Amino acid sequence: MQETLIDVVAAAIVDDLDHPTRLLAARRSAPAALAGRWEFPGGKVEAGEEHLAALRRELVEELGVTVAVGAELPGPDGGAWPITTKHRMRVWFTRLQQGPPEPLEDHDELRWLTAAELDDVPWLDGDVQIVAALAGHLAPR
Ligand SMILES: Nc1nc2c([nH]c(=O)n2[C@H]2C[C@H](O)[C@@H](COP(=O)(O)OP(=O)(O)OP(=O)(O)O)O2)c(=O)[nH]1
Repeated sequence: MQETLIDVVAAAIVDDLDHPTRLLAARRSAPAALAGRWEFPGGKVEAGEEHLAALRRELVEELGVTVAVGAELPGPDGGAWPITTKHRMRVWFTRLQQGPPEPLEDHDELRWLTAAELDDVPWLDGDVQIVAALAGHLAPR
């Protein structure tokens, strides 16, 4: 039986939507199994919620920011990325509108990474494929 996957939305927050050179990565502080690993800020879509509304809600809750949303970084599953056996995630490029980003909830550190620095942090397993795809979109500095 095919189980329904839980929808997660996340932001690839970059310095400039037209000419991105840096990505904002966030280090998870919870749950214990994921703490210390790095990810794209975001979270689960709630029942009846639109994906981009969920993305904006999560970014306010987690980082205290509002964003301008750009193009989607489409994954192989109808646009979504298979990130765990239970979750699939859609990812949009965004840039900060009102900030500054702070690790308010679920994270304990934020870092801006250049293309050359993307592999410097231990990403969640499911994010490694996404980071690889994203690397091609970041211009060298
Ligand atoms: N937000 C986010 N979650 C990810 C990423 N990669 C990845 O495997 N995940 C997983 C971790 C979790 O199992 C799941 C998303 O859960 P979450 O804990 O971020 O969602 P949430 O904020 O809505 O959580 P909660 O309300 O249940 O506490 O997706 C990623 O880059 N960003």
